[in-house]
Amino acid sequence: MDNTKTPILEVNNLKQHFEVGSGKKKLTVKAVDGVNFSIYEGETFGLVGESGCGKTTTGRSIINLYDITDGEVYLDGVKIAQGAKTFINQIAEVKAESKRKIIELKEQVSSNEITAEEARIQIEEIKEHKRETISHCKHEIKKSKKLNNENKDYYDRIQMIFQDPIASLNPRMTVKEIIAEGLRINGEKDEDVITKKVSDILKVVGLLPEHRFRYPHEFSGGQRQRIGVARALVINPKILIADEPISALDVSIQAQVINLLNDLKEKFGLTVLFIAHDLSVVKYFSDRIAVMYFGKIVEMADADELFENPLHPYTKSLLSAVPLPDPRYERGRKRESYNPAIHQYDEENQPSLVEIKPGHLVSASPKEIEEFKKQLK
Ligand SMILES: Nc1ncnc2c1ncn2[C@@H]1O[C@H](COP(=O)(O)OP(=O)(O)OP(=O)(O)O)[C@@H](O)[C@H]1O
Repeated sequence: MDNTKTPILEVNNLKQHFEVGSGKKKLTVKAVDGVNFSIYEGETFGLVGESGCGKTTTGRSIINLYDITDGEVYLDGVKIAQGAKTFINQIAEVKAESKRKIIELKEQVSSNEITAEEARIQIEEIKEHKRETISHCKHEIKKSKKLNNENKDYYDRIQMIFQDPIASLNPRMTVKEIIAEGLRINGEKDEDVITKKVSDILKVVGLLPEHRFRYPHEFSGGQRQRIGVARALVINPKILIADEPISALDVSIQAQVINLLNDLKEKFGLTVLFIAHDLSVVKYFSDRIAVMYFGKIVEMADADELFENPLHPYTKSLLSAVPLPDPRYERGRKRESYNPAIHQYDEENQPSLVEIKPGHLVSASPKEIEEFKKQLK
């Protein structure tokens, strides 16, 4: 992958925390907790991890379904979302720091270390710094909220297809109305144009123009997913986020939907973020793969590299679950379980995502970096 290009999508330190419960039972679920990745034009980027690791929340945060807690999202180099948490924290920090420094200065005056005049000048500077920081942070917090509304055009360029084609299609709307919704939101009023676009896109996804009069329940699971794909593509997005698009489908239908997505990717020059819990699904479909565990990316590499040189024990555990079409291998295949305690992380030995070789990143503590380097083939 040519990393000198500008990424089409850049996700920077993305955090999405949810407050759940109330009172003493209130707790913060860190569904996504500091995720970084870039996707380049025309690339298919696989995001993999077990249920609950935050894959869906990552996708939903990118398409602006939530106000992100922290971090930034860039589309074609333009910031389309930013979280306010850093700025909220900065305000609290600057307030606490000013208070602490002023108390310190007053103590120095009492003990005659500095004069009252010297203290007054320094206190004035501290207060000025506090005012400036708070004003900047308040501006950024306002901008975070505004960005989400301002960038509607950008969000049209990213569309998502969902895991469950039954739940994601309104049962009371005809196929035409479902697919036309995005066109209407974008201001298209001409019924003939709408009908033509809906009919054309139905053909593109392998359905028939006359299917537009029907309701979702009249279709099979695979066909419903095709309707979901048509709805996403009708407004010409550049990026498609496919959130486990085949996991709710019969095995016999899965390959058809994967092939359809592959064809459409070529035809429309799409960039795809493909979310799945199963590495075998993304293997043949992705250029690069990121493995996610509990809200963080633990390994990221070209698809072939990840399969040849998996380093993180969690990636290895996911790989051990991938079946191979070799009966001898299958008879001996053992599912490796992952126990996060094996890392023995402590205060001095904390992990971060490091580039262990060009394009191959792994979450590793300083001790693990050496071990992983030895393991590399
Ligand atoms: N709106 C929400 N409010 C509170 N917690 C949430 C919310 N959405 C997701 N979560 C929690 O965040 C974590 C990540 O969920 P997410 O759906 O992103 O995971 P996932 O990897 O996509 O799982 P799956 O494969 O089952 O869809 C889970 O613990 C989930 O319960």
